Amino acid sequence: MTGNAAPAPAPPHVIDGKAFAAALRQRIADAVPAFAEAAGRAPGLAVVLVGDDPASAVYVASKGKATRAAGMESFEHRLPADATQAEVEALLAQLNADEAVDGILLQLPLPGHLDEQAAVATIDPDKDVDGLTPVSAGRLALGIPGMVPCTPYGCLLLLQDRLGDLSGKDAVVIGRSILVGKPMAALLLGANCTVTMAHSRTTDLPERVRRADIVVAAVGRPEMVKGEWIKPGAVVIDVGINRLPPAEGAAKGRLVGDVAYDEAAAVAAAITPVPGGVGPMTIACLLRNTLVAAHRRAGLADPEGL
Ligand SMILES: Nc1nc(=O)c2c([nH]1)NC[C@@H]1CN(c3ccc(C(=O)N[C@@H](CCC(=O)O)C(=O)O)cc3)C=[N+]21
Repeated sequence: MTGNAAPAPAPPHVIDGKAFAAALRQRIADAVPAFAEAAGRAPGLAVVLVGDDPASAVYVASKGKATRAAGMESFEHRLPADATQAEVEALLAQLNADEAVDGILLQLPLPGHLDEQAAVATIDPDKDVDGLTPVSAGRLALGIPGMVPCTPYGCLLLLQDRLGDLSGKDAVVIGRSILVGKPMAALLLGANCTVTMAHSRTTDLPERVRRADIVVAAVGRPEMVKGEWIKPGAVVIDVGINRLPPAEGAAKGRLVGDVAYDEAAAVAAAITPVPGGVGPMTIACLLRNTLVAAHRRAGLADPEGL
């Protein structure tokens, strides 16, 4: 971008997650004063970072900034890389008991000596804004209200914005992670799609993708999904954020998704770019979940239009 010109609008087949997320964040910020008035306090989000992985530190900083920009309280907690399981769980217990904290996010991955699942399971499900506790996963599977993981929820919002009602659509989810693939499949099923969950042992992946109206790629393999796999007119959601090795003389490699973007964009009706697609939706949905958790904890009806 040069000069002071506004950024050019994205071409119509590009799903502008950054703009959609900015609008969602604005609606959240607009809803915060009414909550604060009714509850006598701002919604609060606690983020816990264990260790000093630089990429995680960057995400935590941007989450804190977005939280404050929405008029919410941000509580940032850091534990050293050699923290014990008991220390992590003691901090989570303290945040569970803290009335000012509506949402708790334990930044993943944790250092290898810690048991992630066990730590996550100690988070109060009512404060589980990441939707990762067994209770939240169970509620999602059963179709009862709860906290839905931020990235798949953001993908669902983008899909519904493009396609409206998703009933009867054929969807393929590539990747079966706890953070994205599994909850994504549950959300699409809840929206009445016919869902195929593909993974590393799936046979005939290109043929399965070729039948899909909706493709969600969340495998963490750079540009793995090829343009010739995509059915003309399909909607492609690329959850991957992969950094390629730097070119000769460059400090940093290019960011790419799990989809070969240029090829797929030539065939798809719509596609999310990387960056600027799903990533910004994740943070907006984290704020949305925090505001929803705050309302429920205060005995207020869910905020509308979020
Ligand atoms: N418990 C937990 N919950 C998470 O949700 C979680 C986590 N742990 N650990 C790390 C991953 C990563 N993550 C991202 C959030 C936003 C962008 C994002 O906004 N990306 C921008 C910028 C990309 C860039 O320039 O690096 C984009 O895609 O346009 C990316 C990645 C949340 N995570």
